[in-house]
Amino acid sequence: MGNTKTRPILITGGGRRIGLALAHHFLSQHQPIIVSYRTRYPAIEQLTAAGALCIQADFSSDEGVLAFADRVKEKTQGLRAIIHNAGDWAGEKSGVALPNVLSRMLQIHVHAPYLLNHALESLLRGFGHAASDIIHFTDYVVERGSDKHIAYAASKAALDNMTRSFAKKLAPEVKVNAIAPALILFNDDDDAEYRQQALNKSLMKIAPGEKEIIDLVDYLLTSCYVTGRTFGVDGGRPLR
Ligand SMILES: NC(=O)C1=CN([C@@H]2O[C@H](COP(=O)(O)OP(=O)(O)OC[C@H]3O[C@@H](n4cnc5c(N)ncnc54)[C@H](OP(=O)(O)O)[C@@H]3O)[C@@H](O)[C@H]2O)C=CC1
Ligand SMILES: Nc1nc2c(c(=O)[nH]1)N=C([C@H](O)[C@@H](O)CO)CN2
Repeated sequence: MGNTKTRPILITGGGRRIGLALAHHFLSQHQPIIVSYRTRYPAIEQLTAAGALCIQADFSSDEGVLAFADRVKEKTQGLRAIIHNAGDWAGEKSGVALPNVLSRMLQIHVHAPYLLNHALESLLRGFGHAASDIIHFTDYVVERGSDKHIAYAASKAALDNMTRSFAKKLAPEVKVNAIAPALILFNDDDDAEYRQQALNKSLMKIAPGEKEIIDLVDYLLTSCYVTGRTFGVDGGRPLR
């Protein structure tokens, strides 16, 4: 599996919520991390103080994605893993131009992982069998579609497909897998009615929080065999 403690794990969108929880988790294990952030939340100062290398990056353009990749290559000779956490949940709403929604969803969920995986491939190779990982964060809606987040679901479906393509391209040195969550965390502006409706959509009827994702990430990083697969973290929602 290679020496997993010296090579940093790269987490995109590590300034809040799931990405931030992952960052703190790895820091607590004395696992070096590199975090991309767009907005400089106070949490970024805390991560920096705790030893994380935090790099500002806006993935809304290919130039921004590639500039970030260059910064990463300046800072490290190798990566233990890339966790493509950065994402944007935009729906088709009246008054929002459809071309903008579609391009924004494709940019963050397809352009950014596609370009970063290619640009950083050399940092993942050369450390032995199954020594490195890529993890894509997709979504349960890849399976079923979404009538209110059509572009979002399509972009996550493309990311899901790239999981298998990159698994074929990078094996056996690099494993590539996807995590497809349904409701994990509410947003602060979710009202009580939305929250109840959302909870009722799954069998387990909870919003489990970041640990559900962290535990699966840990499993995937320890495997020497699992690649090209998508893991639903969805509370049985497909069975409702
Ligand atoms: N939370 C949930 O219940 C679910 C989450 N997921 C997926 O899990 C992942 C994490 O979810 P969650 O923590 O809720 O995500 P959030 O929406 O809370 O945070 C997403 C992160 O991505 C960053 N980001 C978004 N767009 C860009 C961009 N153009 N350039 C750079 N960074 C960007 C954000 O930066 P900034 O803060 O500066 O905007 C933010 O740090 C996402 O991929 C999401 O799609 C899937 C299903 C359910
Ligand atoms: N980038 C984000 N993607 C998603 C979020 C989010 O908050 N940020 N939230 C969801 C919902 O929880 C959805 O799964 C509820 O059915 C989906 N994606």
